[in-house]
Amino acid sequence: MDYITSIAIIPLLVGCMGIFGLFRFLQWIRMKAYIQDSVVVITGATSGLGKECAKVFYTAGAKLILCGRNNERLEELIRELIATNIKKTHRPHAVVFDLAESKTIVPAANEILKYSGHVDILINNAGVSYRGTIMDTALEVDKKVMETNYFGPVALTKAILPSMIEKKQGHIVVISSIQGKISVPFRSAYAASKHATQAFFDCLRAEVEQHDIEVTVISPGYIQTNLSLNALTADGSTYGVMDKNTANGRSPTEVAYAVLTAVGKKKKEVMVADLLPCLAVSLRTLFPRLFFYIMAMRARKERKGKTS
Ligand SMILES: NC(=O)C1=CN([C@@H]2O[C@H](COP(=O)(O)OP(=O)(O)OC[C@H]3O[C@@H](n4cnc5c(N)ncnc54)[C@H](OP(=O)(O)O)[C@@H]3O)[C@@H](O)[C@H]2O)C=CC1
Ligand SMILES: CCCCCCCCCCCCCCCC(=O)OCC(=O)COP(=O)(O)O
Repeated sequence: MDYITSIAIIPLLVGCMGIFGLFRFLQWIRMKAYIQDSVVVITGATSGLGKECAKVFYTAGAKLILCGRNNERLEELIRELIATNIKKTHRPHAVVFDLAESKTIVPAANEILKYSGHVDILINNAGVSYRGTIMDTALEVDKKVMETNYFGPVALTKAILPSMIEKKQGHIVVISSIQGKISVPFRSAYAASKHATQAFFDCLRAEVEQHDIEVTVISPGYIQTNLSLNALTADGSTYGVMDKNTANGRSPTEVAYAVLTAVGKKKKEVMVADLLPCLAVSLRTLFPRLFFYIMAMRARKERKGKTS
């Protein structure tokens, strides 16, 4: 590179970096303004990803409505958030209901709307996983997983949506999973509930675009939470094991920041996962036969591991 070229390239590079930095800064300001003072409802706030989302959205200045089944744990989280002494925040509010009990959802949505007047961002995070073979699993278990992960979020979304449409503003977020895009053996009920979730919220996105309502589907890979400990098994009992994949997953704080960023940037969907699960999603689309073969091998290996 001659002297003339280098003196022309250096200011160009510095200029590009400056423009990029300015762009990122403006994006950050816009994200902050979007979250600050917004009414944000988070389901499943008592543990794992929901609890970490509560922390990051609280720090970003949101007016939180935290939902869960256990009032004591929600109040404990609220005390924990208030104790962080962050400036310009709002006292979070707890709403207790069970997503698997369909009759509790409309009253809960009414309680939320009565308290806050409206909802800016609804984060459908709560969920339960499952371990078992299709042959051994009681239909009641399939239904319970579906009620919690699919019908519950659908009912809550439908109950909140009219108020968003009236305001011509709102953002609906759902925490799906990589298993909303690919199915792995011995997760039938869970993968089915997450595939249904992906489909429903993709339809919703298209239908509510006319009302300026955003829909974000987040598909994480493994996260270090209690998901496997709380998973249901074939007979409906709790699995109670911390799986290796879960223990080695991403930190829930990291994933909660990814949720905040996706919401702030109004992303339509994001996968928050390592390279292998992302490649597996592409493999399922591009080379389905190879993907099915790998899954069958995986099932065979896992079955062998259990019997030996
Ligand atoms: N951990 C992982 O590897 C991954 C998780 N996800 C998804 O992330 C979301 C959060 O799960 P995660 O934090 O990992 O797991 P946790 O088990 O730690 O948290 C699940 C949350 O959902 C709540 N919940 C479960 N059942 C119900 C119900 N019937 N009614 C109301 N709330 C309920 C739980 O409440 P309670 O305390 O009362 O049980 C808890 O707050 C789920 O949708 C999950 O599918 C997606 C990909 C990977
Ligand atoms: C071009 C080469 C591609 C090679 C692809 C090989 C396929 C490897 C299979 C990978 C499977 C990844 C599964 C990921 C599952 C996942 O991340 O699930 C997240 C969850 O929801 C976890 O819930 P769980 O209850 O199952 O712990």
